[in-house]
Amino acid sequence: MPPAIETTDLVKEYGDLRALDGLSLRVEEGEFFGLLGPNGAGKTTFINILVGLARKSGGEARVFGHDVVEDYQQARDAIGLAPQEFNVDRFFPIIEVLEHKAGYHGVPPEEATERAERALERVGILHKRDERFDWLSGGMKRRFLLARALVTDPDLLILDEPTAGVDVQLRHDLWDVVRQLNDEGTTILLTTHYIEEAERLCDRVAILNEGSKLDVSTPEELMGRGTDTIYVRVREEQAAAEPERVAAAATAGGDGGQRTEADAGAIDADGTAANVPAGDRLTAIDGVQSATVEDGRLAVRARNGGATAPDVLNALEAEGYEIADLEISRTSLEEIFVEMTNRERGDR
Ligand SMILES: Nc1ncnc2c1ncn2[C@@H]1O[C@H](COP(=O)(O)OP(=O)(O)OP(=O)(O)O)[C@@H](O)[C@H]1O
Repeated sequence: MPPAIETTDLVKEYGDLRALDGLSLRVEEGEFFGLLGPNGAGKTTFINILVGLARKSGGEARVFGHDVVEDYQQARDAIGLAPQEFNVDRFFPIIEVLEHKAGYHGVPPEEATERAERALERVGILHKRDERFDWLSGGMKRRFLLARALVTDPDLLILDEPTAGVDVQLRHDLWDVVRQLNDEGTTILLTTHYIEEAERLCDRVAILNEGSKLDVSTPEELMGRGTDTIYVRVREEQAAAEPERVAAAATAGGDGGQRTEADAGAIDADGTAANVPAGDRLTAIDGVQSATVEDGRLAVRARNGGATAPDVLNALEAEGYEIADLEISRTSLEEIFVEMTNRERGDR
Protein backbone atom coordinates (compact mmCIF):
# COMPACT_ATOMS: atom_id res chain seq x y z
CA MET A 1 0.00 0.00 0.00
CA PRO A 2 1.43 3.41 -0.92
CA PRO A 3 1.70 6.02 1.84
CA ALA A 4 -1.42 8.03 2.67
CA ILE A 5 0.44 11.23 1.82
CA GLU A 6 3.73 11.59 0.05
CA THR A 7 5.14 14.90 -1.08
CA THR A 8 8.51 15.52 -2.66
CA ASP A 9 10.10 18.96 -2.85
CA LEU A 10 6.69 20.56 -2.80
CA VAL A 11 6.78 24.28 -3.62
CA LYS A 12 4.00 26.85 -3.54
CA GLU A 13 4.60 30.43 -4.48
CA TYR A 14 2.18 33.30 -4.14
CA GLY A 15 3.94 35.96 -6.18
CA ASP A 16 7.21 36.61 -4.38
CA LEU A 17 6.15 34.70 -1.32
CA ARG A 18 7.25 31.06 -0.94
CA ALA A 19 4.54 29.55 1.21
CA LEU A 20 6.02 26.05 0.76
CA ASP A 21 9.73 25.79 0.19
CA GLY A 22 10.53 22.27 -1.03
CA LEU A 23 8.53 20.28 1.49
CA SER A 24 9.03 16.50 1.48
CA LEU A 25 6.78 14.61 3.83
CA ARG A 26 5.48 11.08 4.13
CA VAL A 27 2.50 10.00 6.19
CA GLU A 28 1.90 6.26 6.42
CA GLU A 29 -1.49 4.64 6.10
CA GLY A 30 -3.20 4.43 9.49
CA GLU A 31 -1.07 7.10 11.15
CA PHE A 32 -2.35 9.95 13.28
CA PHE A 33 -0.05 12.67 12.03
CA GLY A 34 0.24 16.22 13.33
CA LEU A 35 1.36 19.27 11.38
CA LEU A 36 2.56 21.96 13.75
CA GLY A 37 3.88 25.38 12.95
CA PRO A 38 3.40 29.04 13.78
CA ASN A 39 0.93 31.22 11.86
CA GLY A 40 1.89 31.43 8.22
CA ALA A 41 4.12 28.32 8.30
CA GLY A 42 2.29 26.86 5.30
CA LYS A 43 0.04 24.25 6.91
CA THR A 44 -3.19 25.28 5.22
CA THR A 45 -1.39 25.75 1.91
CA PHE A 46 -0.12 22.17 2.19
CA ILE A 47 -3.66 20.91 2.83
CA ASN A 48 -5.10 23.00 0.02
CA ILE A 49 -2.68 21.45 -2.44
CA LEU A 50 -3.66 17.93 -1.33
CA VAL A 51 -7.38 18.62 -1.83
CA GLY A 52 -6.97 20.58 -5.06
CA LEU A 53 -7.88 24.02 -3.68
CA ALA A 54 -4.42 25.38 -4.49
CA ARG A 55 -2.14 24.52 -7.36
CA LYS A 56 1.43 23.58 -6.53
CA SER A 57 4.21 25.60 -8.16
CA GLY A 58 6.66 22.68 -8.09
CA GLY A 59 7.39 19.22 -6.71
CA GLU A 60 5.01 16.30 -6.29
CA ALA A 61 2.12 15.38 -4.04
CA ARG A 62 0.35 12.02 -3.89
CA VAL A 63 -2.52 10.70 -1.79
CA PHE A 64 -2.56 6.89 -1.54
CA GLY A 65 -0.40 6.92 -4.65
CA HIS A 66 -2.72 9.19 -6.67
CA ASP A 67 -1.12 12.34 -7.99
CA VAL A 68 -3.18 15.27 -6.68
CA VAL A 69 -3.18 16.94 -10.11
CA GLU A 70 -3.08 14.06 -12.63
CA ASP A 71 -5.44 11.78 -10.67
CA TYR A 72 -7.33 14.57 -8.96
CA GLN A 73 -10.68 12.78 -8.54
CA GLN A 74 -9.21 9.61 -7.01
CA ALA A 75 -7.01 11.59 -4.66
CA ARG A 76 -9.89 13.88 -3.67
CA ASP A 77 -12.35 11.02 -3.13
CA ALA A 78 -10.00 9.48 -0.60
CA ILE A 79 -9.96 12.63 1.53
CA GLY A 80 -12.44 14.04 4.02
CA LEU A 81 -11.58 17.62 4.94
CA ALA A 82 -12.76 19.57 7.98
CA PRO A 83 -11.43 23.02 7.11
CA GLN A 84 -10.59 25.93 9.36
CA GLU A 85 -13.19 28.20 7.77
CA PHE A 86 -16.94 27.69 7.95
CA ASN A 87 -17.55 27.29 4.21
CA VAL A 88 -20.97 25.68 4.38
CA ASP A 89 -24.11 26.09 2.30
CA ARG A 90 -26.37 28.02 4.67
CA PHE A 91 -29.71 27.64 2.88
CA PHE A 92 -30.40 23.94 3.37
CA PRO A 93 -31.01 21.80 6.45
CA ILE A 94 -27.69 20.28 7.46
CA ILE A 95 -28.83 16.74 6.65
CA GLU A 96 -29.37 17.85 3.05
CA VAL A 97 -25.97 19.49 2.90
CA LEU A 98 -24.49 16.12 3.80
CA GLU A 99 -26.65 14.22 1.32
CA HIS A 100 -25.56 16.57 -1.47
CA LYS A 101 -21.94 16.11 -0.49
CA ALA A 102 -22.24 12.31 -0.54
CA GLY A 103 -24.07 12.49 -3.88
CA TYR A 104 -21.32 14.65 -5.32
CA HIS A 105 -18.83 11.94 -4.44
CA GLY A 106 -20.94 9.29 -6.23
CA VAL A 107 -22.94 7.82 -3.34
CA PRO A 108 -26.48 6.76 -4.45
CA PRO A 109 -29.40 8.73 -2.84
CA GLU A 110 -30.73 6.00 -0.48
CA GLU A 111 -27.29 5.39 0.86
CA ALA A 112 -26.54 9.11 1.04
CA THR A 113 -29.29 9.69 3.62
CA GLU A 114 -28.11 6.78 5.71
CA ARG A 115 -24.51 8.02 5.59
CA ALA A 116 -25.57 11.55 6.44
CA GLU A 117 -27.48 10.35 9.49
CA ARG A 118 -24.60 8.17 10.60
CA ALA A 119 -22.15 11.07 10.31
CA LEU A 120 -24.41 13.42 12.32
CA GLU A 121 -24.94 10.73 14.91
CA ARG A 122 -21.22 10.15 15.23
CA VAL A 123 -20.56 13.77 16.13
CA GLY A 124 -23.63 13.98 18.36
CA ILE A 125 -25.89 16.39 16.42
CA LEU A 126 -28.39 14.09 14.71
CA HIS A 127 -31.18 15.87 16.61
CA LYS A 128 -30.25 19.05 14.68
CA ARG A 129 -30.62 17.37 11.28
CA ASP A 130 -33.34 19.71 10.00
CA GLU A 131 -31.72 22.95 11.13
CA ARG A 132 -29.63 25.22 9.00
CA PHE A 133 -25.92 25.67 9.56
CA ASP A 134 -26.35 29.30 10.64
CA TRP A 135 -28.67 28.28 13.44
CA LEU A 136 -26.11 26.00 15.07
CA SER A 137 -23.95 27.10 18.00
CA GLY A 138 -20.22 27.58 17.38
CA GLY A 139 -19.41 24.18 18.87
CA MET A 140 -22.09 22.46 16.78
CA LYS A 141 -20.69 24.11 13.67
CA ARG A 142 -17.32 22.48 14.42
CA ARG A 143 -19.06 19.14 14.94
CA PHE A 144 -20.88 19.59 11.67
CA LEU A 145 -17.66 20.25 9.73
CA LEU A 146 -16.35 16.96 11.03
CA ALA A 147 -19.58 15.17 10.05
CA ARG A 148 -19.31 16.61 6.55
CA ALA A 149 -15.75 15.33 6.28
CA LEU A 150 -16.93 11.86 7.35
CA VAL A 151 -19.93 11.48 5.08
CA THR A 152 -17.85 10.00 2.26
CA ASP A 153 -16.15 7.47 4.58
CA PRO A 154 -12.71 8.86 3.73
CA ASP A 155 -9.50 6.86 4.12
CA LEU A 156 -7.68 10.09 4.92
CA LEU A 157 -9.27 12.60 7.25
CA ILE A 158 -7.71 16.07 7.26
CA LEU A 159 -8.53 18.27 10.22
CA ASP A 160 -7.38 21.88 9.95
CA GLU A 161 -7.52 23.24 13.50
CA PRO A 162 -10.66 21.27 14.32
CA THR A 163 -10.97 22.53 17.88
CA ALA A 164 -10.20 26.22 17.34
CA GLY A 165 -12.36 28.26 19.68
CA VAL A 166 -14.33 25.38 21.19
CA ASP A 167 -14.77 24.73 24.90
CA VAL A 168 -12.83 22.09 26.79
CA GLN A 169 -15.69 19.60 26.93
CA LEU A 170 -16.30 19.68 23.20
CA ARG A 171 -12.58 19.47 22.52
CA HIS A 172 -12.46 16.25 24.50
CA ASP A 173 -15.57 14.93 22.72
CA LEU A 174 -14.01 15.65 19.33
CA TRP A 175 -10.77 13.99 20.42
CA ASP A 176 -12.73 10.85 21.32
CA VAL A 177 -14.40 10.79 17.91
CA VAL A 178 -11.19 11.21 15.92
CA ARG A 179 -9.26 8.79 18.09
CA GLN A 180 -11.91 6.18 17.45
CA LEU A 181 -11.83 6.85 13.72
CA ASN A 182 -8.08 6.37 13.76
CA ASP A 183 -8.46 3.13 15.73
CA GLU A 184 -10.82 1.96 13.00
CA GLY A 185 -8.09 2.55 10.41
CA THR A 186 -8.64 6.09 9.13
CA THR A 187 -5.40 7.97 8.52
CA ILE A 188 -5.53 11.40 10.12
CA LEU A 189 -3.66 14.59 9.33
CA LEU A 190 -4.21 17.22 11.99
CA THR A 191 -3.05 20.81 12.18
CA THR A 192 -3.42 22.53 15.50
CA HIS A 193 -2.16 25.35 17.65
CA TYR A 194 -3.02 23.40 20.78
CA ILE A 195 0.20 21.55 21.31
CA GLU A 196 -1.45 19.44 23.98
CA GLU A 197 -3.80 18.18 21.29
CA ALA A 198 -0.88 16.96 19.19
CA GLU A 199 0.81 15.47 22.22
CA ARG A 200 -2.28 13.48 23.16
CA LEU A 201 -3.39 12.33 19.75
CA CYS A 202 -0.52 12.10 17.29
CA ASP A 203 1.77 9.17 16.54
CA ARG A 204 4.19 11.58 14.86
CA VAL A 205 4.35 15.31 14.31
CA ALA A 206 6.10 17.43 11.71
CA ILE A 207 7.20 20.88 12.74
CA LEU A 208 6.94 23.37 9.93
CA ASN A 209 8.36 26.85 9.77
CA GLU A 210 8.26 29.28 6.86
CA GLY A 211 7.31 26.54 4.41
CA SER A 212 10.08 24.12 5.40
CA LYS A 213 10.13 21.08 7.62
CA LEU A 214 12.20 21.47 10.76
CA ASP A 215 11.63 18.01 12.11
CA VAL A 216 9.48 14.90 12.11
CA SER A 217 9.31 12.83 15.28
CA THR A 218 7.07 11.21 17.80
CA PRO A 219 5.92 13.70 20.46
CA GLU A 220 7.87 11.60 22.97
CA GLU A 221 11.12 11.89 21.02
CA LEU A 222 10.70 15.63 20.69
CA MET A 223 10.08 16.05 24.37
CA GLY A 224 13.15 13.90 25.06
CA ARG A 225 15.23 16.65 23.50
CA GLY A 226 14.27 19.20 26.10
CA THR A 227 15.78 19.60 29.52
CA ASP A 228 13.77 17.97 32.30
CA THR A 229 14.10 18.59 36.01
CA ILE A 230 14.26 15.75 38.51
CA TYR A 231 13.23 16.92 41.98
CA VAL A 232 14.26 14.76 44.91
CA ARG A 233 13.54 15.16 48.59
CA VAL A 234 15.54 13.05 51.03
CA ARG A 235 14.65 12.15 54.61
CA GLU A 236 14.75 15.09 57.00
CA GLU A 237 16.58 13.45 59.93
CA GLN A 238 19.40 12.52 57.66
CA ALA A 239 19.77 15.98 56.23
CA ALA A 240 19.72 17.52 59.71
CA ALA A 241 22.25 15.00 60.95
CA GLU A 242 24.75 15.90 58.29
CA PRO A 243 24.75 19.68 57.99
CA GLU A 244 28.26 19.95 56.50
CA ARG A 245 27.36 17.60 53.76
CA VAL A 246 24.18 19.55 52.97
CA ALA A 247 26.18 22.73 52.63
CA ALA A 248 28.97 21.11 50.66
CA ALA A 249 26.61 19.39 48.28
CA ALA A 250 24.59 22.53 47.73
CA THR A 251 27.67 24.56 46.82
CA ALA A 252 29.02 21.75 44.64
CA GLY A 253 25.71 21.81 42.88
CA GLY A 254 27.01 22.70 39.45
CA ASP A 255 24.94 25.76 38.62
CA GLY A 256 27.98 27.87 38.18
CA GLY A 257 28.75 28.00 41.87
CA GLN A 258 25.84 30.34 42.55
CA ARG A 259 24.49 28.24 45.37
CA THR A 260 26.02 29.08 48.73
CA GLU A 261 26.08 27.73 52.22
CA ALA A 262 23.42 30.30 52.98
CA ASP A 263 21.10 28.45 50.61
CA ALA A 264 21.66 25.22 52.47
CA GLY A 265 21.21 27.03 55.78
CA ALA A 266 17.91 28.44 54.61
CA ILE A 267 16.74 24.98 53.79
CA ASP A 268 17.48 23.85 57.32
CA ALA A 269 15.93 26.93 58.83
CA ASP A 270 12.55 26.64 57.18
CA GLY A 271 12.11 23.15 58.55
CA THR A 272 11.94 21.45 55.16
CA ALA A 273 15.52 20.30 55.32
CA ALA A 274 15.32 17.14 53.34
CA ASN A 275 17.57 17.87 50.42
CA VAL A 276 21.01 16.51 50.14
CA PRO A 277 22.50 16.49 46.68
CA ALA A 278 25.38 14.13 46.24
CA GLY A 279 27.19 16.90 44.36
CA ASP A 280 30.00 15.52 42.24
CA ARG A 281 28.43 12.12 41.84
CA LEU A 282 25.31 13.67 40.33
CA THR A 283 27.00 15.97 37.88
CA ALA A 284 29.14 13.04 36.71
CA ILE A 285 26.03 11.19 35.50
CA ASP A 286 25.66 11.08 31.74
CA GLY A 287 23.05 13.62 30.63
CA VAL A 288 22.98 15.61 33.87
CA GLN A 289 23.54 19.31 33.28
CA SER A 290 23.34 20.68 36.80
CA ALA A 291 22.36 19.80 40.36
CA THR A 292 21.16 22.53 42.69
CA VAL A 293 18.90 23.04 45.69
CA GLU A 294 15.57 24.76 45.07
CA ASP A 295 12.89 25.38 47.66
CA GLY A 296 14.21 22.67 49.90
CA ARG A 297 14.55 20.08 47.20
CA LEU A 298 17.39 18.79 45.15
CA ALA A 299 16.83 19.83 41.53
CA VAL A 300 18.74 17.94 38.87
CA ARG A 301 18.48 19.20 35.30
CA ALA A 302 18.95 16.51 32.71
CA ARG A 303 18.10 15.38 29.23
CA ASN A 304 15.45 12.69 29.33
CA GLY A 305 14.56 12.88 33.01
CA GLY A 306 12.74 9.55 32.98
CA ALA A 307 15.84 7.63 31.96
CA THR A 308 18.22 9.62 34.17
CA ALA A 309 16.19 9.50 37.40
CA PRO A 310 17.25 5.96 38.41
CA ASP A 311 20.93 6.99 38.16
CA VAL A 312 20.23 10.03 40.32
CA LEU A 313 18.54 7.92 42.95
CA ASN A 314 21.37 5.38 42.86
CA ALA A 315 23.94 8.14 43.36
CA LEU A 316 22.07 9.49 46.36
CA GLU A 317 21.60 6.06 47.87
CA ALA A 318 25.26 5.27 47.32
CA GLU A 319 26.03 8.29 49.51
CA GLY A 320 23.70 6.96 52.17
CA TYR A 321 20.65 9.14 51.57
CA GLU A 322 17.15 7.79 51.84
CA ILE A 323 14.70 9.13 49.25
CA ALA A 324 11.50 10.72 50.54
CA ASP A 325 9.99 11.59 47.20
CA LEU A 326 10.75 12.06 43.57
CA GLU A 327 9.11 14.17 40.90
CA ILE A 328 10.07 14.56 37.29
CA SER A 329 9.03 17.74 35.56
CA ARG A 330 9.20 17.14 31.82
CA THR A 331 9.70 19.83 29.21
CA SER A 332 6.44 20.20 27.41
CA LEU A 333 6.12 19.74 23.68
CA GLU A 334 5.00 23.35 23.63
CA GLU A 335 8.33 24.51 25.06
CA ILE A 336 10.27 22.44 22.55
CA PHE A 337 8.13 23.79 19.75
CA VAL A 338 8.67 27.41 20.77
CA GLU A 339 12.39 26.79 21.24
CA MET A 340 12.73 25.19 17.79
CA THR A 341 10.78 27.77 15.86
CA ASN A 342 12.44 30.67 17.72
CA ARG A 343 15.90 29.25 17.13
CA GLU A 344 15.10 29.01 13.44
CA ARG A 345 13.93 32.63 13.36
CA GLY A 346 17.10 33.70 15.12
CA ASP A 347 19.15 31.96 12.43
CA ARG A 348 17.70 34.14 9.69
N1 LIG B 1 -4.17 32.86 -1.48
C1 LIG B 1 -3.06 33.40 -1.01
N2 LIG B 1 -2.48 34.45 -1.60
C2 LIG B 1 -1.34 34.99 -1.14
N3 LIG B 1 -0.67 34.54 -0.07
C3 LIG B 1 -1.20 33.50 0.59
C4 LIG B 1 -2.41 32.89 0.16
N4 LIG B 1 -2.68 31.86 1.01
C5 LIG B 1 -1.68 31.86 1.93
N5 LIG B 1 -0.79 32.82 1.68
C6 LIG B 1 0.44 33.10 2.44
O1 LIG B 1 1.18 31.91 2.50
C7 LIG B 1 1.79 31.76 3.80
C8 LIG B 1 1.35 30.44 4.41
O2 LIG B 1 -0.02 30.54 4.79
P1 LIG B 1 -0.86 29.34 5.38
O3 LIG B 1 -2.26 29.80 5.51
O4 LIG B 1 -0.60 28.12 4.58
O5 LIG B 1 -0.17 29.19 6.81
P2 LIG B 1 -0.66 28.34 8.07
O6 LIG B 1 0.52 27.60 8.55
O7 LIG B 1 -1.87 27.57 7.71
O8 LIG B 1 -1.03 29.51 9.09
P3 LIG B 1 -2.14 29.54 10.25
O9 LIG B 1 -1.58 28.76 11.37
O10 LIG B 1 -2.22 31.00 10.56
O11 LIG B 1 -3.43 28.98 9.69
C9 LIG B 1 1.40 32.98 4.59
O12 LIG B 1 2.44 33.91 4.50
C10 LIG B 1 0.15 33.47 3.88
O13 LIG B 1 0.00 34.86 4.03
